[in-house]
Amino acid sequence: MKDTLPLLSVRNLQLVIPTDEGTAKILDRVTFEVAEGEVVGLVGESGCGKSTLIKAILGILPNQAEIVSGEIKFGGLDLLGSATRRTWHAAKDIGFIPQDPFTALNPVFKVGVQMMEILRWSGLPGEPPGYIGGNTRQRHREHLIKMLKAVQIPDPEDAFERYPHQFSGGQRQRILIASALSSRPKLIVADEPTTALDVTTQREILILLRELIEDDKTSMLLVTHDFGVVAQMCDSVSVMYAGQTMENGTAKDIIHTPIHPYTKRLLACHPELSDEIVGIPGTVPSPIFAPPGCRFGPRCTSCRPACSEQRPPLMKPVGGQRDVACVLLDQGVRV
Ligand SMILES: Nc1ncnc2c1ncn2[C@@H]1O[C@H](COP(=O)(O)OP(=O)(O)OP(=O)(O)O)[C@@H](O)[C@H]1O
Repeated sequence: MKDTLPLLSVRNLQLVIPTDEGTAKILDRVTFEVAEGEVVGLVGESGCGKSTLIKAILGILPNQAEIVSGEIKFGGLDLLGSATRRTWHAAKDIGFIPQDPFTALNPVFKVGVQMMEILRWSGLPGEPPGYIGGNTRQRHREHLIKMLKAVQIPDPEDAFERYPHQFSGGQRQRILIASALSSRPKLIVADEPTTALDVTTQREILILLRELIEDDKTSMLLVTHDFGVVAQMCDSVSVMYAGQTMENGTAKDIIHTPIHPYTKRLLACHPELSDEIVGIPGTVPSPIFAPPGCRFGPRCTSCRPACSEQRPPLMKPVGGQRDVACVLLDQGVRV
């Protein structure tokens, strides 16, 4: 999709989890990439496989999950290869901001203790993960207090010694952002980082996050179901439905001229981005009983018999800077 080598590249990733009811085909040839310094939004309804995809990138999949095919490359290295290499990179070069600041911090440990532990296992640039020799602890403490200041936590020295319940939800999310950015990772994976917060705090946190990553040219994979957040934050977007990549493109193209019927329907659910608000009838199918071919077919008003015959490959529409997986494109049908 882009000219330069991507920092993160996920290609044709297929992942299954065996269950008592049958095999859950959770990811079906997911494909997208994140360039250096780029913010990519990963968008889709609940149950589309976003969290599973993040776990695959971070190397924290449940034991029973099986990657059937495909690849995840980070800085050119195969993250699905050696477990040691994967863990090292996930710890050092990929920062993670979780969804819920109310549960992500352990209530019985001081904030500083938890931040120190995370930084110990990621390390500052040039330090191996887990290293605590020399004056590392002192340097980490000073660095983390600076990070708390950068995320606008009042009286950061004092905050370092306080417990999570002594902070508001917005402040806790700022602490988690400070922690995730503390090792100066190349990539931040943020799993709906503001959904647990009120609208005003959401906006403040997103603006702060964007400023912080811009300063260091850090890339970000931002999981969200909210196109308003995409419009505010993202350079590019990957739209997922029921474990399949439907459309990849720049945020501007996807928001203003969506091509895939699913992208169009998803945008039409957002009052701020659509003249006419229309929901999408039906629900995301279970990955155990996913329909054949395009999984959006049963909910798609443009659906044809061909849509259930095979999984449409990602194709580049003429003159377009994006990938779209829809058989109707191949047949020259306006979607
Ligand atoms: N360990 C598991 N065993 C069986 N099925 C699973 C497992 N984990 C996830 N799934 C199923 O995989 C599908 C995708 O789940 P996932 O949590 O990745 O979606 P999501 O897009 O992140 O949803 P949300 O936005 O609600 O977090 C769902 O149907 C879910 O029930």
